[in-house]
Amino acid sequence: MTEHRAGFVTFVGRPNVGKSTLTNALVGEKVAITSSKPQTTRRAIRGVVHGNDGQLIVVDTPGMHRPRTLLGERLNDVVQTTLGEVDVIGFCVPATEKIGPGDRFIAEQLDQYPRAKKIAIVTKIDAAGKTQVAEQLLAVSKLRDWESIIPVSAVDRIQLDTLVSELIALMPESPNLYPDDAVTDETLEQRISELVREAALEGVSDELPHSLAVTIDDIVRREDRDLVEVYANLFVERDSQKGIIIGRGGSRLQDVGARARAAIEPLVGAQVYLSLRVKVAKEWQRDPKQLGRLGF
Ligand SMILES: Nc1nc2c(ncn2[C@@H]2O[C@H](COP(=O)(O)OP(=O)(O)OP(=O)(O)O)[C@@H](O)[C@H]2O)c(=O)[nH]1
Repeated sequence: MTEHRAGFVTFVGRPNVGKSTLTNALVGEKVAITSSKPQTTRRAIRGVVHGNDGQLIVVDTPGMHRPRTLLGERLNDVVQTTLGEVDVIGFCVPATEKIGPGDRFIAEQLDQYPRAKKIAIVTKIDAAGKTQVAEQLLAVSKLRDWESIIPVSAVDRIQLDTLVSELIALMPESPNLYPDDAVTDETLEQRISELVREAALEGVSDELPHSLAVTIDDIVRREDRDLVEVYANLFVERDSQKGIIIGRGGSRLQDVGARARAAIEPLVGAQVYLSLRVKVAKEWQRDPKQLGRLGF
Protein backbone atom coordinates (compact mmCIF):
# COMPACT_ATOMS: atom_id res chain seq x y z
CA MET A 1 0.00 0.00 0.00
CA THR A 2 1.28 3.46 -0.80
CA GLU A 3 1.59 5.85 2.10
CA HIS A 4 -0.86 8.69 2.42
CA ARG A 5 0.76 12.07 1.92
CA ALA A 6 -0.32 15.67 2.43
CA GLY A 7 1.34 19.05 2.39
CA PHE A 8 1.68 22.52 1.00
CA VAL A 9 2.81 23.63 -2.43
CA THR A 10 3.17 27.09 -3.86
CA PHE A 11 3.73 28.16 -7.42
CA VAL A 12 6.20 30.96 -8.02
CA GLY A 13 7.22 32.79 -11.14
CA ARG A 14 7.04 36.11 -12.87
CA PRO A 15 3.66 37.81 -12.97
CA ASN A 16 1.34 36.47 -15.66
CA VAL A 17 3.01 33.08 -16.14
CA GLY A 18 -0.24 31.27 -15.27
CA LYS A 19 0.05 30.46 -11.57
CA SER A 20 -3.52 31.37 -10.65
CA THR A 21 -4.99 29.60 -13.66
CA LEU A 22 -3.02 26.48 -12.74
CA THR A 23 -4.24 26.66 -9.13
CA ASN A 24 -7.86 26.90 -10.26
CA ALA A 25 -7.43 24.08 -12.76
CA LEU A 26 -5.94 21.80 -10.10
CA VAL A 27 -8.51 22.66 -7.46
CA GLY A 28 -11.29 22.35 -10.04
CA GLU A 29 -13.00 25.48 -8.86
CA LYS A 30 -12.30 29.15 -9.06
CA VAL A 31 -10.37 30.04 -5.93
CA ALA A 32 -7.89 32.50 -7.41
CA ILE A 33 -8.79 35.29 -9.78
CA THR A 34 -6.93 35.54 -13.06
CA SER A 35 -6.45 38.28 -15.56
CA SER A 36 -4.18 39.19 -18.40
CA LYS A 37 -2.88 42.07 -16.26
CA PRO A 38 0.28 41.22 -14.33
CA GLN A 39 0.14 41.13 -10.55
CA THR A 40 -3.50 40.34 -10.12
CA THR A 41 -2.91 38.10 -7.15
CA ARG A 42 -2.64 39.85 -3.82
CA ARG A 43 -3.07 37.38 -1.02
CA ALA A 44 -2.19 33.80 -0.17
CA ILE A 45 -5.12 31.62 -1.07
CA ARG A 46 -5.31 27.99 -0.22
CA GLY A 47 -6.91 25.69 -2.68
CA VAL A 48 -7.21 22.05 -1.72
CA VAL A 49 -6.56 19.29 -4.27
CA HIS A 50 -7.78 15.82 -3.34
CA GLY A 51 -5.72 13.07 -4.94
CA ASN A 52 -6.05 9.30 -4.56
CA ASP A 53 -3.20 8.85 -2.14
CA GLY A 54 -2.83 12.32 -0.79
CA GLN A 55 -3.90 15.90 -0.44
CA LEU A 56 -2.28 19.05 -1.77
CA ILE A 57 -2.87 22.45 -0.33
CA VAL A 58 -2.02 25.04 -2.94
CA VAL A 59 -0.97 28.40 -1.65
CA ASP A 60 -1.29 31.05 -4.33
CA THR A 61 1.17 33.91 -4.06
CA PRO A 62 1.51 37.25 -5.77
CA GLY A 63 4.11 37.37 -8.53
CA MET A 64 7.57 38.18 -7.22
CA HIS A 65 8.86 41.52 -8.36
CA ARG A 66 10.94 44.43 -7.20
CA PRO A 67 8.69 46.55 -4.98
CA ARG A 68 7.83 50.10 -5.98
CA THR A 69 5.14 50.85 -3.42
CA LEU A 70 4.26 49.88 0.13
CA LEU A 71 1.69 47.51 -1.32
CA GLY A 72 4.48 45.94 -3.37
CA GLU A 73 6.58 45.45 -0.25
CA ARG A 74 3.74 43.82 1.64
CA LEU A 75 3.10 41.48 -1.26
CA ASN A 76 6.75 40.46 -1.27
CA ASP A 77 6.55 39.79 2.48
CA VAL A 78 3.62 37.46 1.84
CA VAL A 79 5.73 35.60 -0.72
CA GLN A 80 8.77 35.30 1.59
CA THR A 81 6.76 33.90 4.48
CA THR A 82 4.93 31.45 2.27
CA LEU A 83 8.09 30.12 0.62
CA GLY A 84 9.69 29.48 4.00
CA GLU A 85 6.83 27.27 5.08
CA VAL A 86 5.77 25.13 2.13
CA ASP A 87 6.89 21.56 1.35
CA VAL A 88 7.23 22.04 -2.40
CA ILE A 89 7.86 25.08 -4.57
CA GLY A 90 6.73 24.84 -8.18
CA PHE A 91 8.67 27.29 -10.31
CA CYS A 92 6.58 28.27 -13.33
CA VAL A 93 7.78 29.50 -16.70
CA PRO A 94 5.56 29.78 -19.73
CA ALA A 95 6.49 27.73 -22.80
CA THR A 96 5.62 30.77 -24.87
CA GLU A 97 8.40 33.10 -23.73
CA LYS A 98 12.16 32.72 -23.60
CA ILE A 99 13.65 32.56 -20.11
CA GLY A 100 14.81 36.02 -19.09
CA PRO A 101 16.49 37.84 -16.20
CA GLY A 102 13.22 37.91 -14.24
CA ASP A 103 12.98 34.11 -14.31
CA ARG A 104 16.64 33.71 -13.43
CA PHE A 105 16.29 36.13 -10.53
CA ILE A 106 13.47 34.06 -9.03
CA ALA A 107 15.18 30.71 -9.66
CA GLU A 108 18.25 32.01 -7.80
CA GLN A 109 16.12 33.12 -4.83
CA LEU A 110 14.88 29.57 -4.34
CA ASP A 111 18.13 28.53 -2.64
CA GLN A 112 17.03 30.63 0.31
CA TYR A 113 14.27 28.15 1.07
CA PRO A 114 16.07 24.90 1.78
CA ARG A 115 13.05 23.30 3.45
CA ALA A 116 11.08 23.01 0.22
CA LYS A 117 11.66 20.59 -2.63
CA LYS A 118 11.73 22.35 -5.97
CA ILE A 119 10.13 21.36 -9.23
CA ALA A 120 9.85 23.30 -12.46
CA ILE A 121 6.60 23.62 -14.37
CA VAL A 122 6.53 24.73 -17.98
CA THR A 123 3.09 26.31 -18.39
CA LYS A 124 0.87 27.19 -21.38
CA ILE A 125 2.17 24.37 -23.60
CA ASP A 126 -1.09 24.51 -25.59
CA ALA A 127 0.06 27.86 -26.94
CA ALA A 128 3.54 26.71 -28.03
CA GLY A 129 4.91 24.36 -30.67
CA LYS A 130 6.54 21.02 -29.80
CA THR A 131 10.04 22.30 -30.52
CA GLN A 132 9.43 25.38 -28.44
CA VAL A 133 8.30 23.24 -25.49
CA ALA A 134 11.31 20.94 -25.84
CA GLU A 135 13.68 23.91 -25.95
CA GLN A 136 12.05 25.40 -22.90
CA LEU A 137 12.38 22.14 -20.93
CA LEU A 138 16.08 22.12 -21.75
CA ALA A 139 16.53 25.78 -20.83
CA VAL A 140 14.75 25.26 -17.50
CA SER A 141 16.91 22.25 -16.66
CA LYS A 142 19.96 24.49 -16.89
CA LEU A 143 18.64 27.01 -14.36
CA ARG A 144 19.21 24.79 -11.29
CA ASP A 145 18.56 21.28 -9.97
CA TRP A 146 14.90 20.27 -9.93
CA GLU A 147 13.18 17.18 -8.50
CA SER A 148 11.39 17.11 -11.84
CA ILE A 149 10.35 19.30 -14.75
CA ILE A 150 6.76 19.00 -15.90
CA PRO A 151 5.16 20.61 -18.95
CA VAL A 152 1.45 21.42 -18.50
CA SER A 153 -1.47 23.34 -19.90
CA ALA A 154 -4.00 24.56 -17.37
CA VAL A 155 -6.34 25.75 -20.11
CA ASP A 156 -6.41 22.47 -22.08
CA ARG A 157 -5.90 20.39 -18.91
CA ILE A 158 -2.82 18.64 -20.28
CA GLN A 159 -0.67 16.71 -17.77
CA LEU A 160 -2.47 18.05 -14.72
CA ASP A 161 -2.88 14.53 -13.25
CA THR A 162 0.83 13.91 -13.73
CA LEU A 163 1.60 17.14 -11.93
CA VAL A 164 -0.70 16.24 -9.03
CA SER A 165 0.82 12.73 -8.66
CA GLU A 166 4.32 14.15 -8.77
CA LEU A 167 3.51 16.80 -6.18
CA ILE A 168 1.84 14.33 -3.84
CA ALA A 169 4.84 12.00 -4.13
CA LEU A 170 7.04 14.84 -2.88
CA MET A 171 4.86 15.59 0.15
CA PRO A 172 5.58 14.28 3.65
CA GLU A 173 3.62 11.30 4.93
CA SER A 174 0.60 12.74 6.63
CA PRO A 175 -3.14 12.25 7.03
CA ASN A 176 -5.34 14.77 5.22
CA LEU A 177 -4.90 18.28 6.55
CA TYR A 178 -8.28 19.53 5.39
CA PRO A 179 -11.74 17.91 5.32
CA ASP A 180 -12.53 15.81 2.23
CA ASP A 181 -14.94 18.36 0.78
CA ALA A 182 -12.81 21.48 1.36
CA VAL A 183 -11.77 23.55 -1.66
CA THR A 184 -10.39 26.66 0.02
CA ASP A 185 -10.11 28.34 3.39
CA GLU A 186 -10.87 31.76 1.95
CA THR A 187 -14.06 33.16 3.43
CA LEU A 188 -17.07 33.74 1.21
CA GLU A 189 -16.52 37.46 1.67
CA GLN A 190 -12.91 37.23 0.45
CA ARG A 191 -13.90 35.16 -2.55
CA ILE A 192 -16.70 37.54 -3.51
CA SER A 193 -14.48 40.59 -3.18
CA GLU A 194 -11.88 38.96 -5.43
CA LEU A 195 -14.52 38.18 -8.04
CA VAL A 196 -15.65 41.81 -8.02
CA ARG A 197 -12.04 42.93 -8.40
CA GLU A 198 -11.54 40.54 -11.28
CA ALA A 199 -14.64 41.89 -13.04
CA ALA A 200 -13.42 45.45 -12.53
CA LEU A 201 -9.94 44.62 -13.86
CA GLU A 202 -11.24 43.54 -17.22
CA GLY A 203 -10.63 46.15 -19.85
CA VAL A 204 -8.74 48.66 -17.71
CA SER A 205 -5.23 49.65 -18.63
CA ASP A 206 -2.02 51.20 -17.33
CA GLU A 207 -1.57 51.76 -13.64
CA LEU A 208 -5.24 51.47 -12.76
CA PRO A 209 -5.18 47.71 -11.96
CA HIS A 210 -2.86 48.31 -9.04
CA SER A 211 -5.09 51.07 -7.75
CA LEU A 212 -8.15 48.86 -7.41
CA ALA A 213 -9.28 47.36 -4.14
CA VAL A 214 -12.61 45.91 -3.11
CA THR A 215 -14.26 45.67 0.29
CA ILE A 216 -17.56 44.04 1.19
CA ASP A 217 -19.89 45.76 3.66
CA ASP A 218 -22.52 43.08 3.84
CA ILE A 219 -23.74 39.81 2.36
CA VAL A 220 -27.41 39.15 3.03
CA ARG A 221 -29.09 35.86 2.16
CA ARG A 222 -32.78 36.72 1.79
CA GLU A 223 -35.19 34.34 3.46
CA ASP A 224 -38.23 35.29 1.42
CA ARG A 225 -36.65 34.58 -1.96
CA ASP A 226 -33.75 32.80 -3.61
CA LEU A 227 -31.57 35.88 -3.58
CA VAL A 228 -28.28 36.97 -2.07
CA GLU A 229 -27.61 40.68 -1.67
CA VAL A 230 -24.00 41.81 -1.83
CA TYR A 231 -22.95 45.32 -0.83
CA ALA A 232 -19.48 46.06 -2.15
CA ASN A 233 -17.16 49.05 -2.46
CA LEU A 234 -14.70 49.53 -5.26
CA PHE A 235 -11.78 51.71 -4.18
CA VAL A 236 -9.59 53.66 -6.56
CA GLU A 237 -6.82 56.13 -5.75
CA ARG A 238 -7.82 59.18 -7.75
CA ASP A 239 -10.92 61.02 -8.90
CA SER A 240 -9.87 60.55 -12.53
CA GLN A 241 -9.82 56.78 -11.99
CA LYS A 242 -13.29 56.92 -10.54
CA GLY A 243 -14.49 58.36 -13.84
CA ILE A 244 -12.80 55.58 -15.79
CA ILE A 245 -14.32 52.85 -13.66
CA ILE A 246 -17.80 54.30 -13.85
CA GLY A 247 -17.65 55.04 -17.59
CA ARG A 248 -19.91 57.25 -19.65
CA GLY A 249 -23.33 57.39 -18.04
CA GLY A 250 -22.31 54.53 -15.73
CA SER A 251 -21.98 52.10 -18.64
CA ARG A 252 -18.69 50.57 -17.58
CA LEU A 253 -19.75 50.07 -13.99
CA GLN A 254 -22.87 48.31 -15.23
CA ASP A 255 -20.72 45.87 -17.20
CA VAL A 256 -18.49 45.27 -14.19
CA GLY A 257 -21.57 44.60 -12.07
CA ALA A 258 -23.01 42.17 -14.61
CA ARG A 259 -19.73 40.25 -14.93
CA ALA A 260 -19.23 40.11 -11.18
CA ARG A 261 -22.82 38.90 -10.62
CA ALA A 262 -22.37 36.15 -13.18
CA ALA A 263 -19.25 34.97 -11.34
CA ILE A 264 -20.75 35.22 -7.84
CA GLU A 265 -24.02 33.42 -8.58
CA PRO A 266 -22.51 29.93 -9.02
CA LEU A 267 -20.50 30.48 -5.85
CA VAL A 268 -23.50 31.30 -3.65
CA GLY A 269 -25.94 29.11 -5.59
CA ALA A 270 -28.59 31.81 -5.85
CA GLN A 271 -29.44 34.93 -7.78
CA VAL A 272 -27.36 37.89 -6.74
CA TYR A 273 -28.26 41.51 -6.23
CA LEU A 274 -24.99 43.46 -6.28
CA SER A 275 -24.65 47.00 -5.00
CA LEU A 276 -21.36 48.44 -6.18
CA ARG A 277 -20.15 51.82 -4.91
CA VAL A 278 -17.04 53.44 -6.30
CA LYS A 279 -14.98 55.37 -3.75
CA VAL A 280 -11.69 57.22 -3.79
CA ALA A 281 -9.03 56.37 -1.15
CA LYS A 282 -6.20 58.75 -2.05
CA GLU A 283 -2.84 56.99 -2.63
CA TRP A 284 -3.91 53.97 -0.59
CA GLN A 285 -1.05 51.81 -1.89
CA ARG A 286 1.45 54.03 -0.05
CA ASP A 287 -0.53 54.64 3.12
CA PRO A 288 -0.19 52.07 5.93
CA LYS A 289 -3.49 53.03 7.57
CA GLN A 290 -5.48 52.69 4.38
CA LEU A 291 -3.74 49.44 3.47
CA GLY A 292 -4.86 48.02 6.81
CA ARG A 293 -8.41 49.16 6.21
CA LEU A 294 -8.45 47.55 2.78
CA GLY A 295 -7.26 44.27 4.24
CA PHE A 296 -3.53 44.21 3.43
N1 LIG B 1 -2.87 29.50 -23.56
C1 LIG B 1 -2.81 29.45 -22.22
N2 LIG B 1 -2.93 30.58 -21.51
C2 LIG B 1 -2.87 30.50 -20.18
C3 LIG B 1 -2.68 29.26 -19.49
N3 LIG B 1 -2.63 29.50 -18.17
C4 LIG B 1 -2.80 30.84 -18.02
N4 LIG B 1 -2.95 31.44 -19.21
C5 LIG B 1 -3.18 32.89 -19.44
O1 LIG B 1 -2.11 33.65 -18.93
C6 LIG B 1 -2.59 34.86 -18.32
C7 LIG B 1 -2.08 34.97 -16.90
O2 LIG B 1 -2.60 33.92 -16.11
P1 LIG B 1 -2.66 34.01 -14.51
O3 LIG B 1 -3.06 32.66 -14.04
O4 LIG B 1 -3.46 35.17 -14.05
O5 LIG B 1 -1.13 34.30 -14.17
P2 LIG B 1 -0.43 34.50 -12.76
O6 LIG B 1 0.92 33.95 -12.90
O7 LIG B 1 -1.29 33.97 -11.67
O8 LIG B 1 -0.36 36.06 -12.67
P3 LIG B 1 -0.22 37.01 -11.38
O9 LIG B 1 -1.45 36.84 -10.57
O10 LIG B 1 -0.15 38.34 -12.01
O11 LIG B 1 1.02 36.65 -10.66
C8 LIG B 1 -4.11 34.81 -18.43
O12 LIG B 1 -4.48 35.59 -19.54
C9 LIG B 1 -4.40 33.34 -18.67
O13 LIG B 1 -5.58 33.14 -19.40
C10 LIG B 1 -2.57 28.05 -20.31
O14 LIG B 1 -2.42 26.92 -19.83
N5 LIG B 1 -2.63 28.23 -21.66
